[in-house]
Amino acid sequence: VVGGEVAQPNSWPWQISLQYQSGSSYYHTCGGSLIRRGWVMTAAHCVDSQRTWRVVLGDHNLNSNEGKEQIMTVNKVYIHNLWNSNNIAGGYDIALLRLSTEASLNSVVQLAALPPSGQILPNNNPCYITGWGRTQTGGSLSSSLKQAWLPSVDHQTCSSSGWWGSSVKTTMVCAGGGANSGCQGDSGGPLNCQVNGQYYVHGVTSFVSSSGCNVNRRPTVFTRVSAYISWMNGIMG
Ligand SMILES: CC(C)C[C@H](NC(=O)[C@H](CCCC[NH3+])NC(=O)C(F)(F)F)C(=O)Nc1ccc(C(C)C)cc1
Repeated sequence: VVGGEVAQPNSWPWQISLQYQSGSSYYHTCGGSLIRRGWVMTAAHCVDSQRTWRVVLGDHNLNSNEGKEQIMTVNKVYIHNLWNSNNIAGGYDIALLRLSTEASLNSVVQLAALPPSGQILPNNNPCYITGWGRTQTGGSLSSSLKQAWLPSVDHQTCSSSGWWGSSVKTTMVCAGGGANSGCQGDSGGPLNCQVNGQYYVHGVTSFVSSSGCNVNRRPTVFTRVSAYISWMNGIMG
């Protein structure tokens, strides 16, 4: 996350860290959201390589053991069948992870609330992006979870010339476009948007400009969660 601030610990209790094994260590690579006790929603581009994954719930500082973390291995990865790793602009950048054990819900581990199927946010809806991703273009990951104010940008604006043009589809959500943005390592994490006083996960962090994370008029682009509710229900049962 570029801009914003370190979040109040565990104030986004559905945020997870997706990590891959290398040697005897695990490394943060993406974010995700806990949507059922045994299921995590993330981005397809995070998991389209053959790796050993694990999910950490209830974390704040990735580099210290605060004793509230729950670490789960991943039983199965379900990537949207229409995802094309050579065409992130095509959309379908969404995947579900079946966890090996069900999470224990408590004050630091909670389920994300998902929007109703088909719901479209108005322009400038209050939203926050959260993640442990880079804090500057080309910078390093954040050790502590960050949040940044990132109001939604409607499709008409986001897909106009000078903005993202036709790279953005109606199955995506745009947010930001100024000094704040997502960045590498935030992929797969939530765009948390306030609707009627409650936060819902409306986006799965998908891409930023290849010329940098916080580029003016290149809002961070998210998979629109409300477009995939029936796909997810079909898989989770
Ligand atoms: C060094 C970074 C900044 C490069 C930048 N990376 C990204 O945007 C990666 C997703 C890349 C998946 C590639 N398999 N996502 C992120 O960094 C995220 F913002 F989500 F955290 C990118 O490739 N962006 C990109 C690439 C192609 C397009 C076409 C749609 C024009 C748009 C953006």
